[in-house]
Amino acid sequence: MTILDKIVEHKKKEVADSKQQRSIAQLEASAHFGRTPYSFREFLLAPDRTGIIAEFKRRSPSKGIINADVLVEDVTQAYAAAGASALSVLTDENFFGGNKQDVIAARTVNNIPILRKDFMIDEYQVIEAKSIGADIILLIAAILTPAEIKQLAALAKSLGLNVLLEVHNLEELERSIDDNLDAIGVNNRNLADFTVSVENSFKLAAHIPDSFMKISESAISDTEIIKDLKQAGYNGFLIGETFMKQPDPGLAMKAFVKGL
Ligand SMILES: O=C(O)c1ccccc1NCC(=O)[C@H](O)[C@H](O)COP(=O)(O)O
Repeated sequence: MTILDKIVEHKKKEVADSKQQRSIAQLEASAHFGRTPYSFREFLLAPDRTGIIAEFKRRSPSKGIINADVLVEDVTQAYAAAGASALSVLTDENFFGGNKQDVIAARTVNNIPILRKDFMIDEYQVIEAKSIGADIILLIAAILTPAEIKQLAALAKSLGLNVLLEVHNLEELERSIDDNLDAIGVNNRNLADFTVSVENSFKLAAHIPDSFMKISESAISDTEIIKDLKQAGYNGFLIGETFMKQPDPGLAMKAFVKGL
């Protein structure tokens, strides 16, 4: 069983528990549910922003604890001030140490798009994402069928949410393309064995239709990589560990963007 299989198995139980705790009607009655989500495209392509989607990530299956000493409000506000185009906030508790309250907290103090970073397998989670104030959801091709991607993306769009599809190889990309996606993210991390290679983004760039925003995800550790990725057509750069492993992740991002 791969780590991804374990995450999905656990997620099924978690979603079943959440459904018991809060009905869809309760989610729809939440304060954030009625807000209009920010346009991911508008923020990502804004010339005065960096294209960086800065991630709040306490721990991960590949690295263990990354940073357990910082507050989500402080870090996400500092990311936004340093020029982040969007924020990514992990809501998976069991494997990443995140939670839904982190998105609610980040939403309260920020005015840029927030990606609810989780393993989406059920329509309930899409509605929940809207109810906690997220603007973007992530669909991971490796854990969803094309029909599931279509269904979850259509629901997200009907709620005004933006959709980021994550792929790791050409086969996932070709089988998962759907009109309701806004952006395609190429993960440089192989989720089966945790090896990383930014080459993966360069390899797949030309295969992503221009109608989608192109995002490179994971293992981005210096600004020269970003310059090369931009040349290859990428608009967005999802960065977690490079910032989060520093005692002050916001300050780390501020220093990093000076090199862009
Ligand atoms: O990061 C992991 O170890 C991981 C393991 C299993 C599934 C997903 C995982 N990561 C999720 C991500 O996509 C990254 O958090 C994100 O792309 C940022 O990556 P990085 O900049 O390398 O922290």
